[in-house]
Amino acid sequence: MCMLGDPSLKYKPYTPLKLDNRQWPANTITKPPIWLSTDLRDGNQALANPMTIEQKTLFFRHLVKCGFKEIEIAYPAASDTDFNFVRGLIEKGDVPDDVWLQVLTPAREDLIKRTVESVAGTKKAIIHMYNATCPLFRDVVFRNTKEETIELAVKHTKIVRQLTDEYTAKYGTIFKYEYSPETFTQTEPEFAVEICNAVKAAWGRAGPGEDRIIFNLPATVEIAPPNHYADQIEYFCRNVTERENIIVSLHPHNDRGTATAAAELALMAGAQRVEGCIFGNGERTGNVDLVNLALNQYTQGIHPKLDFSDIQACIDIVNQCNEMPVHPRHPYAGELVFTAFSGSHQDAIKKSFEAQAKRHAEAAAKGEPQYWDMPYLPIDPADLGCNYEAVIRVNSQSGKGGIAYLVKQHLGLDMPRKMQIAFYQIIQAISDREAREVSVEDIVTSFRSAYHLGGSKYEGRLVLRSFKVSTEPTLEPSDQTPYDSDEAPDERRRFDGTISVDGVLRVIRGDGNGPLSALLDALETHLDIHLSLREYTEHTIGESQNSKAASFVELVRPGRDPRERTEGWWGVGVDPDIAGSGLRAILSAVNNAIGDRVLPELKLTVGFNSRSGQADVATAILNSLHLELPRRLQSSFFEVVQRKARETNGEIPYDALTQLFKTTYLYDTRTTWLAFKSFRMDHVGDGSRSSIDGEFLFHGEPRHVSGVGNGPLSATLGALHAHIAGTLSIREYSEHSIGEGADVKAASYVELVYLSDNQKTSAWGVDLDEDITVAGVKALLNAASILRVAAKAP
Ligand SMILES: CC(=O)SCCNC(=O)CCNC(=O)[C@H](O)C(C)(C)COP(=O)(O)OP(=O)(O)OC[C@H]1O[C@@H](n2cnc3c(N)ncnc32)[C@H](O)[C@@H]1OP(=O)(O)O
Ligand SMILES: CC(C)C(=O)C(=O)O
Repeated sequence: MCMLGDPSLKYKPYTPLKLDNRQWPANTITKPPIWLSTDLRDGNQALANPMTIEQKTLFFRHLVKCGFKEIEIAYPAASDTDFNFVRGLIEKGDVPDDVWLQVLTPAREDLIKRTVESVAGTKKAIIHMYNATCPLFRDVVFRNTKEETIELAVKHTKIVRQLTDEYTAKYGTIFKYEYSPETFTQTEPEFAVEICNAVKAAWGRAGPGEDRIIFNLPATVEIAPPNHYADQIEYFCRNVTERENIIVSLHPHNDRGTATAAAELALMAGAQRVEGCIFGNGERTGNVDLVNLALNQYTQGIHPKLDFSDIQACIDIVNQCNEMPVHPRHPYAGELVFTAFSGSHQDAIKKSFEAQAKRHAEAAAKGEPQYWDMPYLPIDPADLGCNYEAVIRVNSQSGKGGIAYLVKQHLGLDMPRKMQIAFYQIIQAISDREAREVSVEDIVTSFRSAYHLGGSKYEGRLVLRSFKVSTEPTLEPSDQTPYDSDEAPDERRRFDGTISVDGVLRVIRGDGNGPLSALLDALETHLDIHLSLREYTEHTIGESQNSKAASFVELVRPGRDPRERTEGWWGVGVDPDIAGSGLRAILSAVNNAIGDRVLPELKLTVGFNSRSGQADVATAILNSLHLELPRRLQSSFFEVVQRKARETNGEIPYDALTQLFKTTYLYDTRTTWLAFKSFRMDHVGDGSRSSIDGEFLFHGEPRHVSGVGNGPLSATLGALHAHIAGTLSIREYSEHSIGEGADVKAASYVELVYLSDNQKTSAWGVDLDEDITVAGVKALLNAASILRVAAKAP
């Protein structure tokens, strides 16, 4: 066993300080300290691969950008890299006027000389000298008495003073002096005071303001709880002489993981300055994390005078220079620190975002501050340049609230509570089955597929193509659905629409108290789908003219008490029009309810008491063949349909209807009584007349035909007249295009009147072709074929 049963036999506890009437616990921090970044020195010396000059330069510029005014840039006596880096910054003019360059040296004359030499010519420099002062170092490392330790510090302070005076005289540099009794926290408190007083005297020019000497009191190794450090700092501040001529600086390391707390308590105890590193790099467990400290102040409403508005840029630069990642749970900067996976956290965050939006709107209206008050998020990620993307992530520990939050964020849809539960079960099943985090993409895709939302990829079996909702007078009172409840009682709605059912367009009609119940009625009538509405809610998405309506419905089997806990099916619809969104939501839920169930063949009812009229038949042809029948053809075909429907109790299936149209008008039929094999149509005369010359097939027999007329159709009639008995004339002709671009075709409608043997008959012919003239000729020949015009003997 490695760990001892009794660790007191190996480790001594710290000795608490006898500090009477300690003040710091009652103090609060009200302003930021002076910050010193030692990333390029203490941070750098702790790296396996110390930074190159390029990395140091990049880091230095970033620190300046963040607002640091004091930066310890090197231990110049340590290496040529460090020395040259300092020289480079100064010689290239990379140091802003308001930034102090700090350099560290031990109390050794040769190294001090080299250190001061490194900053020659800069405007402002802090020479930082250290020697360890605690008993262990005195006894073991230096083998010095207390007096000799003081003498070492005093002697070398004087050397620093002499050299800096010379450099000021030569280059005009303003110097500050910083002295660190290294291992301060393990040094007897009265000895630390004694040596600092002696150093101050040796420096000889500590004064107020800019002349203050900096006493940096490092927790070189963190060996006690943070309150002990605060006690030590308060003791030092109380007992050091000329306190007003001193800046008390902290330099906490993080061996016990409490460097941040130690720094905060020590600031309460009177310190004015903090040395540390970005994200807490540094020897062993690191120096105190300056981002952590600064943002702790920020979240107390104190601006730290450091700017981490782009925390990701900071992370990237620190990664690049230190070649070390930031831990995902690192305060303020880790990848996961604004993320909640667990259901109850997500629920609270979602509710609080909604409540906060309202609170902020009210505060803004009153001109009051919009306070951040968010469970589990002590800082607004947006202040650090982050978005809310990662705030909620979903795994098996997540709940409906978090999932609903993501759906709202990414699709703008605010699901009703019961629907949240239904959708949660879908996501929970994925995360349980696959034992992994469910990404936002997974959630959005699952939502789209579950509710058939978001284009053809997610369509269900039933899709709304077009609709019209009209108002009908009420015939009799009927039950009200929730959506319809506040509608005028004396009006009913009629739904007329085209829906695609398993890819085939169908026209359906239904009546109800409102659009939704009218659609449900239509589905019941035409598709045998019996469902009723249990819940309906809607909201708008977006603002201004581009806003859309989102509707959510839950359908249940009818005939049950809607409050019963029976199975229900949810649906969602989004449409610029509120009625459209509700209707789409109904179809979305219907798709879920019908599953794979085989739907009955769709039929139009066209007999006595028919529900479908001439317009329905015309719409059915429009939907199936894209033909916009002229009005007279509509009524003509309606009669044909009615006659046919008599054979089938007034009902006619859609497919049969389309087939009936094709055979009646020889539409798209290859073998007709009269057809053409080939022809050529030309303009003649002044170009206003047409001539045709070609080969027509009469009962399959080719004959040469030619004729002239006012247009292509009359030229065709002229050509026919030479071969038939009786006369043909055109009563009506119309045409329109179908499709777009290269796929466009022309549809032609020709009604011919045939006079033969004093008998007058008429018929419509319909056809289509890429060429409009050909379409017209085909339609004409179809009509002539239907009329069975009599051919003369050749
Ligand atoms: C807590 C801190 O972070 S302090 C900063 C520590 N940072 C560094 O050490 C990084 C840069 N250091 C270096 O490059 C080298 O250590 C150098 C160039 C400074 C010195 O190198 P060397 O001359 O080879 O000595 P070495 O590294 O072995 O240092 C130990 C010597 O310095 C002495 N020493 C240590 N600290 C100090 C000090 N603050 N003042 C005076 N002498 C000191 C030791 O007593 C020892 O002396 P000795 O050789 O007579 O026994
Ligand atoms: C040089 C001193 C301040 C130091 O780095 C430490 O004690 O950790």
